[in-house]
Amino acid sequence: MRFIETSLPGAWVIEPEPHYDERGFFARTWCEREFREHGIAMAVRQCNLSGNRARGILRGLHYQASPHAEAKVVSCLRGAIHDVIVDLRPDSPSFKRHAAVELSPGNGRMLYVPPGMAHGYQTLTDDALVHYLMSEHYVAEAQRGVRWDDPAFGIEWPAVEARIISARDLAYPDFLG
Ligand SMILES: Cc1cn([C@H]2C[C@H](O)[C@@H](COP(=O)(O)OP(=O)(O)O[C@H]3O[C@H](C)C(=O)[C@H](O)[C@H]3O)O2)c(=O)[nH]c1=O
Repeated sequence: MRFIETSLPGAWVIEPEPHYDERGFFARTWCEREFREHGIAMAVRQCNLSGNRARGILRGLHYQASPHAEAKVVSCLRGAIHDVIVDLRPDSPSFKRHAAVELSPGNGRMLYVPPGMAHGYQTLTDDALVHYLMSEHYVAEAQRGVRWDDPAFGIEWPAVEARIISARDLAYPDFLG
């Protein structure tokens, strides 16, 4: 796998290196040792799938509060998403800055989101299927979020005729951190 650090220290784009033959391909998508060699100490405790029926669905931006802060490895198994992370680590040189990457089976990219960053995405196609490796167990009471259009972050999302956003995600207050 190839590791490319994003503009946010500690967040990485990871590109599998497929082995092709006449049948198709085989690619490694997770390796504790290779991640550790890039300074990413992560155990995988849960995996999730998120199915999105339409283009323009925007989920997030979410994170779990301490002591349940989690790392994620996000990939798109069908369709395509515009994936966004926001650095909410107060001591980080990239505090409140964001990074975006398109994930799709076409580019095979994965995004490593370290603890302390909020994560969200907007689907670019119908039927986008998103997979997550999670470093911590889901704790409903620790769920937190920031709003997709919060002026503190200035995130520019892909233009779309209509966005589908949950009431909860629309209701997050302005970030005052
Ligand atoms: C996240 C999660 C949710 N759930 C249950 C809770 C709800 O009954 C249902 C849907 O959850 P939610 O509306 O929080 O799903 P999303 O809005 O897609 O949230 C996710 O979207 C953003 C983009 C993320 O990065 C997180 O992985 C995650 O927060 O699944 C679970 O049982 N386990 C889980 O780990």
